Amino acid sequence: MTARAPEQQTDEVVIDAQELRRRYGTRGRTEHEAVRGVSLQVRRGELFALLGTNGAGKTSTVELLEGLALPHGGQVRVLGHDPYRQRAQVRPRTGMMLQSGGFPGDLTVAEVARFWASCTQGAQPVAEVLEKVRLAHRRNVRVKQLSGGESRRLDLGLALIGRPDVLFLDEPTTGMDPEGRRDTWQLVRDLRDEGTTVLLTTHYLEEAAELADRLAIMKEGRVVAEGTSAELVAAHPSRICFELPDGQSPESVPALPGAGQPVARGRHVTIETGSLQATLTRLLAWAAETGVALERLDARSASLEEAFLAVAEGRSDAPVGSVA
Ligand SMILES: Nc1ncnc2c1ncn2[C@@H]1O[C@H](COP(=O)(O)OP(=O)(O)OP(=O)(O)O)[C@@H](O)[C@H]1O
Repeated sequence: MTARAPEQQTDEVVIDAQELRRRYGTRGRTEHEAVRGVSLQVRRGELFALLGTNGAGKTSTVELLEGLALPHGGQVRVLGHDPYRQRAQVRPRTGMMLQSGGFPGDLTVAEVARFWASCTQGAQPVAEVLEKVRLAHRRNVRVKQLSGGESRRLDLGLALIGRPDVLFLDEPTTGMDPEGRRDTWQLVRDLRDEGTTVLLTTHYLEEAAELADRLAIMKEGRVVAEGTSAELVAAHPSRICFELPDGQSPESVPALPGAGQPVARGRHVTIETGSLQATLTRLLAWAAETGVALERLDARSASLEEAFLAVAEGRSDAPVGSVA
């Protein structure tokens, strides 16, 4: 997990969404409200991740932030402007990586990049961008012959071409191999460290934990948890597991500070605790005093995955923070 104090990050709110709503279908039973009052703020130079299960409303929300659709309720400002109605002010300063790029497959990588650069104000040299996304050696390959991961890298390169102040990345590493994913993470970190504000959606919790300064979890069209990765995880208990020797009763384990009741399944004992260090210290002291060997001892804090699953399954009162 990366913690950081970025020099480029400021208090200026660059993406400001208030009570956004979006409906699909307009009549009777076909109507579906995919975004139900989403508010979020992202500061300049911040990397914000939007998580959620399939259909939670991430893409629908990001499209509102990108100005690709008009909200049915609420308002959004990007760089101080309405991205839908004031597109001319916002679009040149934003980069978008959509879930599918949609370029004609018979064009080569370099042709697509040159075409996109020709439509973009202040475009970076195409060769530099292809180098950044590790596609320089594939410049003469037709787009339809690229692998899934290479296509995503091309989409990312196109999103970067205009040196955007704000970058929207919708599932940027889907289909990439582990090396491609790591390279992309580094590229995104570099951009953020140069002062680019990044909002990304992802299904990879490791990606969110690695990259995001703050994140929000969506469920059924709403933000149900928001904060740093550490804040979201802190709302969930740590876990200590071990096996007792044959003949040793789980009832012999003393009450431990900060911990709930031990749960025993045969010799295997699990203890959940809100104070991992204090609980573990007392447990180890008891084991030393009594000479009990705690086999297969394992102690760990909750992971972002556990926090996510608890929120997604409605088992959690996770924090919904704010930018203030
Ligand atoms: N064009 C559309 N017409 C009707 N319903 C739609 C449309 N696009 C999305 N939806 C519905 O809106 C809800 C939210 O979809 P959305 O794609 O925003 O979710 P998501 O969180 O991005 O999902 P995923 O992780 O699967 O990409 C879903 O129930 C989806 O079926």
